[in-house]
Amino acid sequence: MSKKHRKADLVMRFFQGSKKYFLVAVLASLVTTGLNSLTPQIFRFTVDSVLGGDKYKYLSEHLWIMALMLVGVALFSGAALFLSRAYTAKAGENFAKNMRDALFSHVQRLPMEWHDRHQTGDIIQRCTSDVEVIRNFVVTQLLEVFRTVFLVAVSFGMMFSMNVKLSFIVLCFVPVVALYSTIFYRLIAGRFTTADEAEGELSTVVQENATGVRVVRAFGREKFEMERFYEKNNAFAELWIKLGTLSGLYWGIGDLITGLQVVAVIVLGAAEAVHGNISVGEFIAFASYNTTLVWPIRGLGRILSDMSKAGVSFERVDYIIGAEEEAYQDKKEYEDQSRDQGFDIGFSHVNYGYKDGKEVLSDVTFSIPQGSTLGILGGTGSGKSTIMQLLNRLYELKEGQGNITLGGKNISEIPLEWIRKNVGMVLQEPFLYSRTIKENIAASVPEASFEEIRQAAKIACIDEAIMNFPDGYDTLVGERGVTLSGGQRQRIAIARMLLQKAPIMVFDDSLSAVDSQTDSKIRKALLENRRDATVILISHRVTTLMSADKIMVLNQGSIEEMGTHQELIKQQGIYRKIYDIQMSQDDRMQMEV
Ligand SMILES: Nc1ncnc2c1ncn2[C@@H]1O[C@H](COP(=O)(O)OP(=O)(O)OP(=O)(O)O)[C@@H](O)[C@H]1O
Repeated sequence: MSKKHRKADLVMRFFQGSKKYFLVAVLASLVTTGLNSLTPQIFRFTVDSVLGGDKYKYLSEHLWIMALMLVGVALFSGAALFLSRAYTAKAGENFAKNMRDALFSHVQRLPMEWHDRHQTGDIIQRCTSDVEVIRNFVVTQLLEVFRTVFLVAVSFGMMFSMNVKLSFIVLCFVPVVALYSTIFYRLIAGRFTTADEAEGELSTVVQENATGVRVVRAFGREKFEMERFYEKNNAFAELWIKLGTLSGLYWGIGDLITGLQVVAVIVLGAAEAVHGNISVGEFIAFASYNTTLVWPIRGLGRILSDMSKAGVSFERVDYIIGAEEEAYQDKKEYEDQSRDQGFDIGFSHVNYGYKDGKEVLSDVTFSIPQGSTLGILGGTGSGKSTIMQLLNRLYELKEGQGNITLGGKNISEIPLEWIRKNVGMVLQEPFLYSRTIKENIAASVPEASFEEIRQAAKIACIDEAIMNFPDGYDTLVGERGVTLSGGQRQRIAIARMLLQKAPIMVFDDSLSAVDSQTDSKIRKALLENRRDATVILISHRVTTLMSADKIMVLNQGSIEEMGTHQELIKQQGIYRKIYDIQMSQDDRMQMEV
């Protein structure tokens, strides 16, 4: 589908459920415009009936008819205006709501690689400010486009019916104003894009500083961050000042052109009236149509500039909506086929590099039989987390990068939803929502009973700490609630994963912030409650891994050693070295007891 068609489709999608409201709003607005354009005619006949002798004798004796018509026009036009405003608001809000819903659900399904390439502040700005710009255009300006076209047509119809010469003079001004507005539209469109991008950068700085406030304070980077913000803020303000100056210029020159238009009509109209080519009533009505036309035509510039702003914002929204989502595969269908396949994991000749192309994993081949435990040891940046992110399909292997199997089936053929339900992960830096502890643990299984939630917390050795919080499991986490330690956050994340009861459980360095004793307590509880699950433990601590069925040692993306704890100790390789460094004499004695 071409870009143009896709955009038209998108507009229609956002208008879903509000097309009828918009239609009523347009019709009501046209009725108001039509009725209002009768008013100058009523004035015309009133004036001419007062000055015009016998021709309008009846009217001059019954001026109340004109008064009644004016009241009638005001009444009906007011009612239609009300309808048009109310229905535009309905249509506009519904449009914006559809847009926000579409953006939010789309962002949820965009691949990690996409998120890596985009700044959070910019995404937030596209989902809020840009939506607002479009909403404003739909609510205030879109209707204006229809109204202006109708008004110009009706007014010119009336003017031509009264005096052709004068009408041509007014008509001459229309292309001048239209051309002038178009040039302005082109000039300003690019600048709005730059201004929007600058706003995105500004939001990113604010967002980074709000989330990273501890780091900023701890490293005394306030001054640096303030300067960074001043710089971005100055650039942003300057862009808007330039835009303001440009707008000022537009309105100033526009005023001059329309002023000339009004003067031309008054001077030539007066001359026509003196020569008897137009009656006084017609002249007044003509001048009135001319003045009525001035603003919508002048406003054309504003509509166009708002349209350009909305167009730019729509491009930015479309940029997100147009990005390709993670592949959807039918989970239900897969579940039916895969019932007895089991959960053996296999990595075969996996080579992987992120977007920068640098190889992070090279020729990684290993297997984990269902129900066993694999420990992964490796220095920072050796690729441990990458292996797990590939298993969970947070990042996808491409052609020629090897393959990963689950239950003998290539994971690229397994629906993402199925994988993420069955591969439970506790990430290195767990994310907790600003909700209650209970809700945080139950995030993976919202229907879980309180007893189940508590049982998971007990295995993760966090139940006691939670019970000591003022509201127990109902304590809020985050800014408005309790501030948790790194170890507490990790254990809540472990409880969340345990509740998921996934057949594959991955702990990505998720015991790093708890002391060795708690680490060993959690592992013991885990072993007792693991069911038949396959467990993958990633850690820098040998003690965390030594009881695993198999331990894999990674070094700069390659498997350096693989075996049981005893086998690796005998090999006298990296594992043995790390073991020797980490285990003090006391620890060893304790382990041997
Ligand atoms: N999203 C990403 N985009 C680009 N490069 C990445 C990304 N994530 C990780 N890397 C790079 O890949 C390499 C391996 O990272 P990975 O997180 O897998 O290591 P790790 O062994 O888990 O390290 P650590 O123990 O410090 O967590 C690193 O060089 C890292 O900079």
